[in-house]
Amino acid sequence: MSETEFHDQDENRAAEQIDCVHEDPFDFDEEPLVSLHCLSHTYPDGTRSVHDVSFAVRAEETVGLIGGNGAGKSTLMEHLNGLLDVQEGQLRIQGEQITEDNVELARQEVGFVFQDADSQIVAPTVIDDVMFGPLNYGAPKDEARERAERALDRLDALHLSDRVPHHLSGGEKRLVAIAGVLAMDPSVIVMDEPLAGLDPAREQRVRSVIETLQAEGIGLVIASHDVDFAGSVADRIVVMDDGDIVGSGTPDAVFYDDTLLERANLRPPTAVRVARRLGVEADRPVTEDALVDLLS
Ligand SMILES: Nc1ncnc2c1ncn2[C@@H]1O[C@H](COP(=O)(O)OP(=O)(O)OP(=O)(O)O)[C@@H](O)[C@H]1O
Repeated sequence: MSETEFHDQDENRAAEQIDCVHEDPFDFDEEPLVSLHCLSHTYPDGTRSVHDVSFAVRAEETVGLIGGNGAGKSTLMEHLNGLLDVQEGQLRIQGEQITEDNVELARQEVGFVFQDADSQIVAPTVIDDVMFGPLNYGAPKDEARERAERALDRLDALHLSDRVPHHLSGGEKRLVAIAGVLAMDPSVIVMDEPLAGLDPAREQRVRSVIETLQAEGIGLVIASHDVDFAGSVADRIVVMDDGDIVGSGTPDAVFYDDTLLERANLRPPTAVRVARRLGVEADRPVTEDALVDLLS
């Protein structure tokens, strides 16, 4: 199917969804870093998990991907770096269509941080684990070590280098998983529930890592059930339900759209609910800080 036909489909779909916020993800001047058109994905057991999805990430933007259990967030994200093949549709990275011949481009340019950090651990020590990606892509050992040390240092985690990854705390494992991705120098990083299971201090650590990555201009896709977190970190929110993207837009547009949130079985962030109770929703605060600024 041609790009134009895909765009026509987007337009048709947008027309069906006039009750919800819905940006065309391709209606921007610049070429996205990553774009995915996925007409459907069916798992081997016959479960059809996403259908007719168009998704894009642009340079320097953070996309918050939200939706209830089984909405299709992980399936969509696993397409972005070629973990799952696009069965019907296409994945483009920096304008280049990904096929089985160049899927390595997707793996290098789009890093994936899994919710379960244990599933990403492959080596007996942290430094070996973080070096694994660069070595696997042909970097000489010295360069791989240098990249791994630099990545751990950026996360203030260099002191973990000689530790056994499986013995680390959940928060430390997540930092190591992020370091493994950073060592590959990707232009986009996809994170599945990056705060899940973390105590407040580790949560703050990962939040500040995300801010660092944003400041460095890395494109981010962050899936989370935590709408407060998604609203505080994302430039754009994409809402999924039952394998479809059912709406997208800026956090204030999405989180004040009750029809959209109800459809996806989501509640608005705390700041939105409090702003409504206080009668100050006209200014559309989405975060605690925005609400406090409004009231002070
Ligand atoms: N390996 C698999 N085999 C069969 N079905 C699967 C597989 N992985 C996911 N699914 C199904 O695909 C659908 C979408 O699942 P997915 O994990 O993408 O949703 P999600 O939005 O990430 O959910 P959650 O928030 O619960 O993690 C669900 O119906 C799920 O049961």
